[in-house]
Amino acid sequence: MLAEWLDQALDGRATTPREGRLPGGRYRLLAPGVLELSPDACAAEAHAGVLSVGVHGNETAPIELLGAVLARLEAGLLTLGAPLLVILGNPEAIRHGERFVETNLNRLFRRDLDEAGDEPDRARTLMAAVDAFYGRHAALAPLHYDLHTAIRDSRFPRFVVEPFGETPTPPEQWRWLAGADIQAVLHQHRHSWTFSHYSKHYHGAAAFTLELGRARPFGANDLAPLAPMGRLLEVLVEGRAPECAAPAEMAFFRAEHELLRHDPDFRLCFPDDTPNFTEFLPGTRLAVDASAGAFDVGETPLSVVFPNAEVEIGARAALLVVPSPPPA
Ligand SMILES: O=C(O)CCC(=O)N[C@@H](CCC(=O)O)C(=O)O
Ligand SMILES: [Zn+2]
Repeated sequence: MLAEWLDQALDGRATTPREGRLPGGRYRLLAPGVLELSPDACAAEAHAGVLSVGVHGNETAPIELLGAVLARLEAGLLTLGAPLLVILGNPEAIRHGERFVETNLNRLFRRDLDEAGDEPDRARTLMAAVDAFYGRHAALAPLHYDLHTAIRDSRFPRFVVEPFGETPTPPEQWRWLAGADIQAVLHQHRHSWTFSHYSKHYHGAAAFTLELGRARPFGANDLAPLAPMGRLLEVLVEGRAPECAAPAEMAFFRAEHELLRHDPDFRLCFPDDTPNFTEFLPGTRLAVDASAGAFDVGETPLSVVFPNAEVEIGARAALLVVPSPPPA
C-alpha cells in the first residue's frame, strides 16, 4: 500500500484506502501526497518526524529512497515505532519532471504568504499538515528532514543546509548526520522560508534541507551512496537510536553572503558546471547584475553553493560560504 501511495500520488489516482494498518501501527492519508504513520506504541527514541521529498519535482533520488524505506515497512522488515508525516512535496512538478510548475515551492513556507496559485496553495496545505502533526505529538521532539538533490556536482556530494533560527540544533543531530555519511554542513545566515526553515522557525524542530547527490530522472539514480542515509530513515521509522559518527568527519561552512538576481540580464561569471563548494580567491568577479552592479570576492576567499543564474527576479542566485568550526 505505502509504495503504491507514492505511485498514486504521482499519477493522480486515489485508489489506496484512506487509512489502514501496517506493521506496528496505522496509516492515514491526510491530503494528496501527505500520509501520517501512527505507531501503536512509541519506541524509546521516537521523534515526531516529518520526512519530505519531491518539494522540487526533478529531484527523484529521495523519492526512490523513501519509497524503498516504506516498502520495507510494509513488507514487515521494519516495525513502526514513531509518528511520521511523510510528504510528497509537489506532485504536479514531479509529474512534469520539473523543479516547479509556476514558482519555487521551497521559498513559500511562511505564515504571512498571500500569493495565489497552485504552489502557494500547496505550501498552505503542507504548512497546515505540519502544524497539526507537531500539535498532535507535542510530547515528542520535533524533527524535519527535507530531502533534495542538487542541480550541480559538488565537492561534497551529500551535504545539509541548517536553516537560520533561534533554536539551537540538538548536538546529536551532527552525530546522526555524520553517521549517515553526510559530508558537509552549511549554516544559513538568514531566514530563507524553505520547508525545513518552516519547521525550525515556527516549531523549534531539528530541521535540515538534505542534498543527496545530483538531480537525475527516475531510474537514473545511483542509490548505493545513500545506503547510510536510508538506514537513518529506517531507524527514525522504528524510533530507535541511529548510528553515530564524529561530527568532525564533516566539513562545516556558514553562509556569508547571498547573490540575488535583481535584473533579467543577471549573469554569473564562472562556468555553468562549476561544482558546489568551489572556492574563489579575493578579487575574483562572481556576478554582474545591471541593477545591483558587479560582485567581486573581498579579502576572504568565498565558496559558491547552489549557483543558478536562471532563478526568478529577486530570488537567490547563489550562496557564498566560508569554512566554520565544527560545533563544540
Ligand atoms: O542545486 C541547486 O542549485 C538547488 C538545490 C536545492 O533545491 N536546494 C534547496 C536548498 C534549500 C535551503 O537553502 O535550505 C533550494 O534551493 O531550495
Ligand atoms: Zn531541491
